[in-house]
Amino acid sequence: MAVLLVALADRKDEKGCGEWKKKLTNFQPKTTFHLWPLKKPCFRKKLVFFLKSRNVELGRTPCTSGEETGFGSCWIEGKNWGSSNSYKEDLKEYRREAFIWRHHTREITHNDFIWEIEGMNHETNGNRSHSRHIPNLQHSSISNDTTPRDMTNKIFRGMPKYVKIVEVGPRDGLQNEKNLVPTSVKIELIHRLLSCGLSVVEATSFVSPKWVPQLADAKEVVEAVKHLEGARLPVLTPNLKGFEAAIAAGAKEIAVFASASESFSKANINCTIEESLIRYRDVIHTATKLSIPVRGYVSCVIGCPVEGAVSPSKVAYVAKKLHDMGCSEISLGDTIGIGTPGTVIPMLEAVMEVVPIEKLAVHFHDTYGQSLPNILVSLQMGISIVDSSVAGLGGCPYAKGASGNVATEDVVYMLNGLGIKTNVDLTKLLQTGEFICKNLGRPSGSKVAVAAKI
Ligand SMILES: CC(C)(COP(=O)([O-])OP(=O)([O-])OC[C@H]1O[C@@H](n2cnc3c(N)ncnc32)[C@H](O)[C@@H]1OP(=O)([O-])[O-])[C@@H](O)C(=O)NCCC(=O)NCCSC(=O)C[C@@](C)(O)CC(=O)[O-]
Repeated sequence: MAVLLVALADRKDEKGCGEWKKKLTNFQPKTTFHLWPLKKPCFRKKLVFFLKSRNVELGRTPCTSGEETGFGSCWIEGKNWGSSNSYKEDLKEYRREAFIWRHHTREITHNDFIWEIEGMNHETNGNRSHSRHIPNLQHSSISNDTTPRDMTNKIFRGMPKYVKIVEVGPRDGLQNEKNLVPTSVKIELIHRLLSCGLSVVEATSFVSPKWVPQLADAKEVVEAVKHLEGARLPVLTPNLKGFEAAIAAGAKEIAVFASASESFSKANINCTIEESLIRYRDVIHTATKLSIPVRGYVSCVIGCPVEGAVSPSKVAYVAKKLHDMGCSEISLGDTIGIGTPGTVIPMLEAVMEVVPIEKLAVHFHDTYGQSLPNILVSLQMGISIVDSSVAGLGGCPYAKGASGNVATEDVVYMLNGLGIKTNVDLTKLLQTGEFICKNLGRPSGSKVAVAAKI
């Protein structure tokens, strides 16, 4: 595997840079590394912060230059970078990979590069006055730029440093597919998603095959992936029958799904909200006895395809019931994707009054293209768990007009830009999206995936 080593040095110390280059080459002959002379310590800090925000591990170099350069030398490992040994070539290659919106190359100047690591994605001549300096967020105490920093602090205060992404592609993403997806493709998809660094991948549903024929192979899927090390692979169970089948197949985590809309509850699980809560009490009770964690979904948290607007108090009521019954996490689903920050905020406020914020997840469908702003305000309100689906696959067969989930690629891209960790490798994720889209014979619903291909 190619390893990237980055040595950060002062521009004035050209000789030292050469020394490091030689030592690093000797240390690991097949290593690709980039040597960026960065003059000012604050630039180095920004670069280091930027790289850390892209899930790159930083550590001391295996060699010592004998010279202290602020951040000194850092080595960065675990990315599949280019193999050139030329600084300029490598820098170009790095830029192509790190800033995937860029498809042209030009002569790179020191200022341009710094400008870009501050989160800007447009051409610039070094005029910094419009920048929000997002990567400076965590370093506000060392910056002297008061105006942008104050604004940044106001907007981003309270945002989490790490967001857990719950990948729902194999379940929510595929359940609405008309043509049956081969079981082997579903299994391969789960493997690939896990290898991207996603810690939770919702694998399938143990629902009636008459209601959701696409997931009739739930048993085979779970049996094939249950032994995967360190993987969290919850499955949906609508009743005790489903729960028992899931556990027999080897599932170690489950999810139950209620609705905040009476009409949707009937359409989706053929019972009223109260009846569903009685069913789930039994399921959760049995699961708790077996130490099986249970996630609780609340659907239609903003609106219902039949009833229209759903009141925040109704959502809070169902969320609290599920939480009180023992659900360890409550996912709030805008099933038909009609929410905007204007409706999401009051809904979250109501739920946050009755369920601890650290147990709340948001689950947006992108019907009106509002998912990312909705996620952003959710993060600003302190939410740190986000559901999404690779390639934006998804939709509920019993919610007319429900389109795909927000694409995981787009969520990761935004979080990377905000400097929020996810531990997800975006490049691998894009490849995984390509894999499943090829198998489904359709283009990706991820804007990032489309842009990366142009
Ligand atoms: C809940 C039921 C089963 C009630 O369905 P029902 O017809 O009322 O149930 P029933 O008890 O009368 O049973 C009918 C048949 O289904 C069988 N059955 C009964 N239970 C199971 C089971 N667990 N697994 C397998 N088979 C089952 C049962 O054995 C029987 O078989 P038959 O005797 O006719 O041969 C049905 O309505 C159902 O499966 N619904 C699930 C629909 C679904 O999966 N919808 C998509 C979920 S997405 C969602 O809710 C939103 C979410 C979570 O993604 C968040 C968001 O996006 O906002």
